[in-house]
Amino acid sequence: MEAKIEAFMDEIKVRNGHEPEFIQAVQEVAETVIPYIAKNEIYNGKNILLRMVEPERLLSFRVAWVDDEGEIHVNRGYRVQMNSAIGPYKGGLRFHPSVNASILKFLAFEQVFKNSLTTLPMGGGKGGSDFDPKGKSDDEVMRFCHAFMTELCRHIGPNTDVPAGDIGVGAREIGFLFGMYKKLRNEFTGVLTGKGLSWGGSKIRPEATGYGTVYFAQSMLKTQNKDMSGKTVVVSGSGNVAQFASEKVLQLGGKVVTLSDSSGYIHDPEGIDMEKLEFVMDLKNNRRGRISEYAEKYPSAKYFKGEKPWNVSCDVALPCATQNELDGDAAKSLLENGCICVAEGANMPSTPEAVHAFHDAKILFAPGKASNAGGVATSGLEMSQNSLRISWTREEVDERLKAIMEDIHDSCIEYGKEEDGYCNYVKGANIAGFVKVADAMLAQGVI
Ligand SMILES: NC(=O)C1=CN([C@@H]2O[C@H](COP(=O)(O)OP(=O)(O)OC[C@H]3O[C@@H](n4cnc5c(N)ncnc54)[C@H](O)[C@@H]3O)[C@@H](O)[C@H]2O)C=CC1
Ligand SMILES: O=C(O)CCC(=O)C(=O)O
Repeated sequence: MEAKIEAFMDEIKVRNGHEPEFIQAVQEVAETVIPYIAKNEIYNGKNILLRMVEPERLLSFRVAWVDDEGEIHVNRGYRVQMNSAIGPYKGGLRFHPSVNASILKFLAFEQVFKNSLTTLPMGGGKGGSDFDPKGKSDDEVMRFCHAFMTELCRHIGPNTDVPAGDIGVGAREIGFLFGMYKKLRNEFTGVLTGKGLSWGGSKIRPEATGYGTVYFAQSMLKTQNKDMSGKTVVVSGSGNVAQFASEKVLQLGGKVVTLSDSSGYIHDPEGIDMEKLEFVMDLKNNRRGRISEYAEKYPSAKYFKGEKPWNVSCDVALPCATQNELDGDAAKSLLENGCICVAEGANMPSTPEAVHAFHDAKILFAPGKASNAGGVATSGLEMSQNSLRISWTREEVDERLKAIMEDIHDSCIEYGKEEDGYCNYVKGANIAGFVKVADAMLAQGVI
């Protein structure tokens, strides 16, 4: 089996040699899915996984825009349309200087499995730009978003491809993007999710990724007759996912003691309560400041410049910032300090070494494609509401979100439980996600 996986990965590396994040994401899937294919006759000899790792379409385009001083800038825009076997392409847009084809292909590939797990009819895609919204005025962000959409609008549509937010793309950017799409296409449709409530958005969408991550962690803890109440929780990031994961932990009686951004982290041993979290939300969403300001405002907290929060002792860790932010040493430190549960809010935040360490220690570990699927699932619910031209209450959406997260947890148990009773959620999520997409691809023939 090892030789089979190696031969497959060799082929992937030849074709995608300069794309380390994409290769990392494919390797993790290959290790669990290739042995499953070997045992299941219907998938044999069909090169299904080889077809799944090749994007159906990869678009790259120039985005030229003018800053407040009148200077012209050029960025690169992308959309990776990875797989549409079970529904229109669906996945976020990321605006960050690190964005390149490798990062977007890894995200789009993960998205295919994640969207399949949600039980909703959504294919997988991802897009974005190397544009950095940090330090830009609202007008500059608007001009960039408008320029980006003048090209993207040709390739998306409510039944074709439905983008949403990701790092650097929140409510403000979705508004600017939607406005330009509507103007150019002369249609008001659910072409983007994460919209404002008065123009087609769904209640709970902003909260959904963070809330869903904590619902998933609750389901994992429940398998050991434990829950979030009284747990000390380390959270990384301080953006959309981190904020609402923290809020849900507080609502469930847990104590959040850290938050971070790309410059460092804050540790508040007294706990980040709702009032302090509201300060962070205003700091990050409106004033667009740095997390270090938290320690200036609250003397109970200390700021650690240039560091990550994984040395802080905790019961539960929720990495909610970005890919590969938690490496093997960080995992070791979490384990030594008593961590029993890790649920990824971000996409692929744990390196392969960290994942192996968690599995060797047999702690509860959920990969992002399972635990952070609540965001895109609620985007799917936004699409349904748009199609029906109705709007569900907060309670209705939250109930559906909870049910979907429980369903995903059940699927992971079904495909991931090992002989000794330990659940390998990585294996469970990969195989459960694969089966639905593979079956659809088989039914649709070689295209
Ligand atoms: N927004 C959503 O609905 C979903 C987001 N995700 C994932 O969650 C993660 C966070 O996304 P959002 O909260 O939406 O973005 P955001 O833009 O609201 O926040 C991103 C956070 O990550 C931090 N960050 C960015 N680069 C970093 C770095 N190099 N080192 C340390 N911190 C860094 C930022 O300071 C910020 O706190 C990403 O991995 C994203 O792909 C996953 C599923 C859905
Ligand atoms: O809501 C969506 O369509 C996208 C969410 C997303 O980008 C993700 O799940 O990583």
